[in-house]
Parts: sequence; C-alpha cells; structure tokens
Amino acid sequence: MSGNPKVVNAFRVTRALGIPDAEIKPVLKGLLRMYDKKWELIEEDNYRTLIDAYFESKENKGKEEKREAATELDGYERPGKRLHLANGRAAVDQDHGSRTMESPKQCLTNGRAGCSSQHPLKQPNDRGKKPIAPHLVSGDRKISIRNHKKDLVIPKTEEGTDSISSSFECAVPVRRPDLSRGSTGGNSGSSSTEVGRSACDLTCGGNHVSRPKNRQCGTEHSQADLNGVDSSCPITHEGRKPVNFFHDITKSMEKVKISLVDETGNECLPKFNYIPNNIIYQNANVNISLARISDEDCCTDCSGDCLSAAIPCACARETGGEFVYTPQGLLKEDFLAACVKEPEEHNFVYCQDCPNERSKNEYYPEKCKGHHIRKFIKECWRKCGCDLSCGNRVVQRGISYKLQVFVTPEGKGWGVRTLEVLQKGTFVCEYVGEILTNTELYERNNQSSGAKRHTYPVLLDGDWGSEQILKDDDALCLDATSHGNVARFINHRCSDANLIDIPVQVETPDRHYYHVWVGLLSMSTLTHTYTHCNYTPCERASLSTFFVRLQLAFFTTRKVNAFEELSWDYGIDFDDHGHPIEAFSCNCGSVACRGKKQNGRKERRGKRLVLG
Ligand SMILES: C[S@@+](CC[C@H](N)C(=O)[O-])C[C@H]1O[C@@H](n2cnc3c(N)ncnc32)[C@H](O)[C@@H]1O
Repeated sequence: MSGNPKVVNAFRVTRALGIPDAEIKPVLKGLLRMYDKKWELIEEDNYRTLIDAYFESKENKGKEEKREAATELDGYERPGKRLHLANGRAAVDQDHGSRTMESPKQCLTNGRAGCSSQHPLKQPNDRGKKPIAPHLVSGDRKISIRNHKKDLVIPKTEEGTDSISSSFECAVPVRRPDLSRGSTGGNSGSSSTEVGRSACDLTCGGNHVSRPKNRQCGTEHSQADLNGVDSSCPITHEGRKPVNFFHDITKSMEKVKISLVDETGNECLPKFNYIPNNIIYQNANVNISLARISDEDCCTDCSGDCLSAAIPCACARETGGEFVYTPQGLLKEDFLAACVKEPEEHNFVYCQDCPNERSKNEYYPEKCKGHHIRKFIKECWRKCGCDLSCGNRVVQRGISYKLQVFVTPEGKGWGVRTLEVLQKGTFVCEYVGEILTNTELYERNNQSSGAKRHTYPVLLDGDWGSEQILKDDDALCLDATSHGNVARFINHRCSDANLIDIPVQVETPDRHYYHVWVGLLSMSTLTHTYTHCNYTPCERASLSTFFVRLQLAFFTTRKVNAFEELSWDYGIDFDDHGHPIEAFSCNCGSVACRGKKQNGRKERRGKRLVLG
C-alpha cells in the first residue's frame, strides 16, 4: 500500500496534520474498500473525507472505550457491536452516523439523478482553484504582523447581475471598498444542471426531507425523496407543509441548527459549502503574531466576567472606556445609534493609490472613492484573563438564536428569518466566507461567467489612506459564493434594514476590522475539529490558534419579531451604471427603496445612500 504514490500523497497530507501513518492507514483502507477504490472521492477537498473519517473513527473509538468501561462496571455485556472502519461501514452506522462518511456513499448507492459521483461537498463551479492544502498552509505561510492602523472599511457593495444566474449560485453580498456606492447583481432564473447538483448536495447532507417538485431547477429525486415530507418536518408558520426541508444546513457546525424550508418548490436549492469561520483562499495577507499584541491591549489581570468589574478593563479603552455590551449581551443603545448613523464626510479616508481602483484598472486607476472609517467593537480575547462567558465576548460565542433559510415571497430568492423574537442590539451572526485579495476576486469573476460570477464579496480590510502604497494582498474581501455561512442568504434592504454589520476587533491590537487566528489547518480540519470532537470551550479556545477568523458581525437595529425576514443594507449604488454588472431590481419593499426597476428601467425615487 505504501509504495503507491496516491497513498504516499495521502500520508503526506495527513502527516502535516500530525496524524501518524499507522493510524491513518486502516482508515484509508476502509474508505478504499467502501468506495471501490475510487480515489477521487477520497482525494477531493484535500482529503477531506479521509481526514473526517479519521477523526470520526477516533471519536467512535473513544465512545466505544467509554461504553466498554461502563460495561465492565455494570458487570454485564451491553448489546451492540463494535464497528470498525476496516469492515467498510463502521463509523457510518455507529450512533447517529457520520454525515461526512454517509454522504458520498448515498450519492453512489442511490444513483440519484442529478447527483453525480462527486463528493457532495465538491463545488461544481470550482474553477480549478482550491483552498490551500494543509501542507501548504502550514509550510509556506509566513507568519508576521502588519501594522494596520485604520479601521475596516466597508464601503460599497458591488453586485453582479446576470439574467441567467441562479440564486443558489450567487448569494454573496459584496461590499467593495472603493465604491462608496455599490451595485448588486440580481440572480433570478436557474440552471437545470447546476440545480440538480445543488439539490444533491443538500440531499446528501443527510438531513433532507423533500417532495419532488423542483421543476424549475430540473431536480430529479430518488424514490427515497419521493416519499415526501417526513413527520419530523414541521408545518411552516403559514400552515403549509414545505416542499423542501433541511433540518440543519450548518451540518452541526453551529451551536444551533439552521433549517432551510421551501414552501413553493420553485426555488433552486442552494449550492455552497457551509463554513462557520472565515478561511484564507490563497494570497491574503492576514498574518499576525502574539508578540505584536502588547499586554496593554488586553486584560491579563481580569478573571471571570469583565463587565461586572467596578472599573472597565483595558479592553474597553478602544471604545471610549466603556464596553459596548449590556450585561444581557445586547449592544448598548448609544453605540448602536452611532453605528447606524449615516457617515459624514469626515468619516472617510482616501488612498493615494487605491488598491481597489488598481484591481479594476491596473494602468489607469481612477481616484480613490473614499473609505468609510467605521465604528467597531473590541472584544476580549485569548490573552485576556477572563473566560469565554465574559460579557465582552459576544460575537466569538457564535450564533445563538434560531434562524431559518426560506424562500421569500417577494421574489428575492432565498432569505433568512428568525424563528424567535430578537431584542434590539442582538448579535445574530457573522458574515463568513473565503478571504480573498481584491485581485483574486477580480480573477475569479473574470474566469467565471453568468451564474458563477462572484459578485458579492464583502470588503474586509485595508490600511486605507495610509501614506504607503497598500499592496493588493492587504486589501481583502470575503466571498461566500462557494463557502460561507447563513449570512450569505441575507437579503438587501434599502432603508430600515433590521440588521447592521459591524466590524469586530478581537485578536489584533490595531483598528483593524478583523481578527485573525493563524491558519495552519485546512478548512476540512477546521470544520472537523468544531464538529466532531468533544472539546471543552477552553480546549476549543486553544485549538483556535490554528484557525483564521475575521469578524464582521450582524446585530439587530430594532426588535425583530419571530418569522420576520432579516435584512441589511448592502450599500449598493443602484445608479452606478458604469459598473460592469448591472444591479438587481430591488424588491426590498422599503419606502425609500432606491433600486426598484420597472420594465427594466429604474424607478427614480428614494435617496441615494452612501455607505462606506
Ligand atoms: C447575498 S444574496 C442573498 C440570498 C439570495 N436571495 C439567494 O437566494 O441566495 C444576494 C442576491 O439576492 C437577491 N436579492 C437580495 N436582496 C434583494 C432585494 N432587495 N430585491 C431583490 N433581490 C434581492 C439578488 O439576486 C442578489 O443578487
């Protein structure tokens, strides 16, 4: 086995993750048997299946040992057999089963139309580029720190519209730096081939309940799916049974489940890979070192909850000596009001040589359009003495409220709604995606066309307005088209949006709107570690040094009722006709809607809002 170059390569990757060859070998053998030696299923996504299966087997082994210990104590043999990967099924059948193991198998055995033999997590619109392989990340990435002095700028949204693009393909709000007014692309319509695949992707996720109906998307379901909505599938709040229903699009990667429901059957199922944290695609310069963060920038002497201390600790200094959170974990009214307020001229900085303009036109870049210096949140972090339950650690605790992805009745495609009442100032979710440089994004868009255009990245970071020339790999975006979290489904609203995006500084000493954890592991391992291992919060915190996380967080701007759709202002400039991609016709329904088009022409009403 070990002479085979494919095996050698697999070992090389898993070795880089610290997995001994002797331990990965039986797992690999089991997978090869299970997949009839279809190496492509094992190799995909940097051996994701293999790595998942390894951790799965370890986890199961741990459980088994506990069970055996309990049996010994009880003095009798409990029913249930011990299953090994080597027997070809093991981890799949054990307990609740492994979705990651189960998925490809289902695809293969069901022979479902529209479900290729690809690993379900494979992106059909992969343009030949993949996230960095583990060995590359750990071996090649230099770890250093830049001196970011400026706030994150989240200027404008750029948008792609393509008449044939489908909503599951686009789905990523993009906020581009330079364009203080973005435009956004619409994406109605569908592509039958891709939809078939997309349906498969979710179906193979192991929690799909559906009735066959997606005519528009051309999805053909297997007999299993034809059985209709199962009894665990809830009646929707409109009193209907959904046509498509998924219990948890996060694949257990979040603390709470996020369901997806389609009562219409007319919407293409989304095609993307759920990730709970941002991950570097390739060239982004998001390096940081502990040494750069001085003790003055954290509260090493604190313990427990910083909010309950008589005097606010050092972590409140960045936000005027006061924490931005209430003891209930909500944003304070005055801070929220300041964030929601429209920016004034003095809130903008201008680059001498703007990387965003350069990425659009290398030789004759236009003048910098200005970057909005925004308010930001500073949370405590790992150098602080407090613990994860500290009141100044809200965003980093992750999604806590029940959300649902659903089909909007107004023709906006999928949207997100809350299933419970959210008080004003509640943290809802982060915006998560792949971290790209502007140039990478530009190249992605150039290489793809139509539905595959990555038109909605959110601008992340830049040392805007600095004296020096900002390099391309310092100007970053988040692209959630292929990899993202629930935020990729949140629709735009021109005014009175019930969410606002606020940058969160957790891990950097500068006014740098993201926090970074050095990326040493691949996305699959990251996912895996959070999903499958029973780490305590403390263990997770230490493990997280290996992850890359930037944070852009959504908070409610007012009280939001259960089943209300969540929305945020993408900052689109619907009047930006020079933009290569035409903005979608806005159906936000707000009184001051500025992007409604009628008969292909834009209704000229409403104000022109400029957002950083
Ligand atoms: C980030 S995605 C949001 C999720 C998307 N609705 C979906 O189905 O995946 C952005 C896209 O959603 C649609 N969209 C978002 N807000 C909209 C609005 N107010 N009116 C019409 N379409 C909207 C547009 O097609 C836009 O390109």
